[in-house]
Amino acid sequence: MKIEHAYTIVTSPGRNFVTLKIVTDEGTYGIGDATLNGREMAVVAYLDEHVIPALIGRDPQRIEDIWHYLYRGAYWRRGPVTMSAIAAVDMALWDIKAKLAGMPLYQLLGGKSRERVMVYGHATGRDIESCLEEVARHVDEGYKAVRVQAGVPGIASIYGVAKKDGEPYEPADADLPAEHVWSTSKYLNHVPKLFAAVRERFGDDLHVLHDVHHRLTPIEAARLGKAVEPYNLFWLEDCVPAENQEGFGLIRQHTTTPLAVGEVFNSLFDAKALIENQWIDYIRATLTHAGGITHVRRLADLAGLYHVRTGFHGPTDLSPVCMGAAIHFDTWVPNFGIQEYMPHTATTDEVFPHDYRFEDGHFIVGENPGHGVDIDEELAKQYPYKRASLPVNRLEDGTLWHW
Ligand SMILES: O=C(O)[C@H](O)[C@@H](O)[C@H](O)[C@H](O)CO
Ligand SMILES: [Mg+2]
Repeated sequence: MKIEHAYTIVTSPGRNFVTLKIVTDEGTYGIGDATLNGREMAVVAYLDEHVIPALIGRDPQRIEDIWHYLYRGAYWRRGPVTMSAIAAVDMALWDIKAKLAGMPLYQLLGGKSRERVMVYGHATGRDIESCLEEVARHVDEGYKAVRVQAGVPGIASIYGVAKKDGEPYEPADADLPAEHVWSTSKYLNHVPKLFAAVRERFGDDLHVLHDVHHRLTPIEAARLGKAVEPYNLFWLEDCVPAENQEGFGLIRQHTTTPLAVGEVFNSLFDAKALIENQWIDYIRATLTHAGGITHVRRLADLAGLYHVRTGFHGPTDLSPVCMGAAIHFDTWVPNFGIQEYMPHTATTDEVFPHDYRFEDGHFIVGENPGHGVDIDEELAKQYPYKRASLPVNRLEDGTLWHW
């Protein structure tokens, strides 16, 4: 069996997605998600120019060999563009292999470790009251876990909060980066009040999460972790930029609030010290940005040795293809923690028909051979690409900060 042809599909049903399709000479095909929010066309160029030509004629069953051909063979290893391209190939090849085996992907990985996959939804609001209403809506819809993000008095626009209450949150909201203004002190003074209000209204059993989005220093993160300890968060996410993994060691000395990190990681090596020192509790690197199933499975195995669980990134800027493959992975992986779930739009779901489903706060994995997601190429053509950039962030004095 050989790879006969492969091509990228860029579509924008409400937001940009990049999909790689690999077709064998026997007609079986697989698809992978190659979406890198705000840098989509960089991955398309990498795939079209440097990957696809080298795939033609190869045996699609040799997933491991092709992974190393694209990783070790790249010379310029790692990085989000390279690893998203490798991930898309890997996801498509696992899809093909499972289809050839006539089984859902989770079976090929090792079978079910659980019947269903707990997810967390996103409750956001421009102020505490409107945020609490969103939490209530999620509880009514059956969610057992909710991420809580609210506006901060004195900060005009903040990460994670839609421009209008009730609207979906899409950060890549402008052709070139919008500029936001940030105040750490206003944020740190406000967040504990948000979680006091959540616990007051919803009690102790609801899992609540919060995303700091890379904006604090380690000692500020330690202060926040301590301040929210009375509210027993499921996790505090991305509390500092994680290039300096040792920074998490300092946070760990001061607080028992569980820590999650890794949505921007693209290889196991970004998290190795964090995991081996048990500085974190959840690893967020997901299939599309961290080299696909072949690599993330190794990351999950390392994490499992140190009590670290998976908590895959799952915003609307990863396509249903990534979500589908992730749910198979989540169904299998022994050290599963939780799966992020921002529902895609109905239009996106039409472009990417899939067999996974949401039920009572959980995902139920599909039983079709492969990862259970397809792409309607004719429909996809109706939604042309339009550049969209993530914002940048500045402190009140104009310093370019972390977004
Ligand atoms: O926890 C999350 O879901 C993430 O932080 C997203 O909101 C990112 O900002 C987005 O995926 C960037 O493209
Ligand atoms: Mg995040």
